[in-house]
Amino acid sequence: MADLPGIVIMGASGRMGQMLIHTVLQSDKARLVGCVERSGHPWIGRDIGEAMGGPHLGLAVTDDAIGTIAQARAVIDFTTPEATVATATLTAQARAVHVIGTTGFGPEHLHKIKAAARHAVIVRAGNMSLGVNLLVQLTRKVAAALDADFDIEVVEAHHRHKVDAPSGTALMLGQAAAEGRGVALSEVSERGRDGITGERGRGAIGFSAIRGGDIVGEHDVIFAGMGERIVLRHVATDRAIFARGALRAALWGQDRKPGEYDMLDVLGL
Ligand SMILES: NC(=O)C1=CN([C@@H]2O[C@H](COP(=O)(O)OP(=O)(O)OC[C@H]3O[C@@H](n4cnc5c(N)ncnc54)[C@H](OP(=O)(O)O)[C@@H]3O)[C@@H](O)[C@H]2O)C=CC1
Ligand SMILES: O=C(O)C1=N[C@H](C(=O)O)C[C@H](O)C1
Repeated sequence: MADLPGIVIMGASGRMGQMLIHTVLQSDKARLVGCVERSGHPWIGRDIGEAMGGPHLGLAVTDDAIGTIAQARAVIDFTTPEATVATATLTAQARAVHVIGTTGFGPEHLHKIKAAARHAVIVRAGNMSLGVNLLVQLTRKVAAALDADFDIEVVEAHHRHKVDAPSGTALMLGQAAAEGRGVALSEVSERGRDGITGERGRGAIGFSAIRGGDIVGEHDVIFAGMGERIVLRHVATDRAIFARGALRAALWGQDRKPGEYDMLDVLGL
């Protein structure tokens, strides 16, 4: 047991944080060595099992990210862009694998993550599920097979608490579609249509976001032509799919060379 890779979960009280803790506890390939929350969080100092409404586990939630990460072989991080960038510096110093599920990054965050990946293994993906990563590859293939007579639209739906749009997954799918078509996403992306928008641009890749209730995550890539339409769809009904992927990434990352990887690398897709 003691020689299993020790995993630290950042954002331990979050929707994904709690799911990740359950996933690591159930695994016979890894052990939970730390649960980190932001300073001032009401869970700090509490036993993580009891805080989650279950039995005592003998592991207290801490805001000591430096001390906790120093004991870890991998850190799984589904938090916020700012928190993730700060953690990337610590994981690079500790030479721990950093699995990043956080979404909503701007270019300035991505630049810092890239710098950290010079020293440590980082696996970053806007979606850690097997199904979505397969959908990414299918999207690339279909986009490569069709020309701009087929309009590409990415439609996503998430729960009411989600703070970023388009979702990280929608951006992955849009990126794959752009690559399949041999264009730069930044040049063809159409977002946030409202009012008199004018006609859709030929070759545009459009994004739309729905927010409501407890929707875990749904993504459609629509290829709309004249007289026919192809729809590639993924529906997530359980956050466990993301947690399982993240743990798989943490284990895969052990003994790899420093660099920034994604779930396609992990899954060999
Ligand atoms: N890649 C993937 O497969 C998936 C990605 N995600 C992404 O993961 C992220 C989190 O989602 P979700 O769990 O729903 O969000 P939550 O808001 O439920 O969880 C985020 C947690 O991070 C905590 N946090 C904030 N700052 C820090 C810090 N400095 N140190 C430690 N913890 C901190 C928050 O605490 P507090 O609330 O007190 O601020 C909160 O508990 C989002 O970006 C989401 O898009 C989600 C699902 C799948
Ligand atoms: O915030 C979420 O919940 C999710 N976020 C990820 C995203 O932005 O795509 C992955 C998943 O869809 C759930």
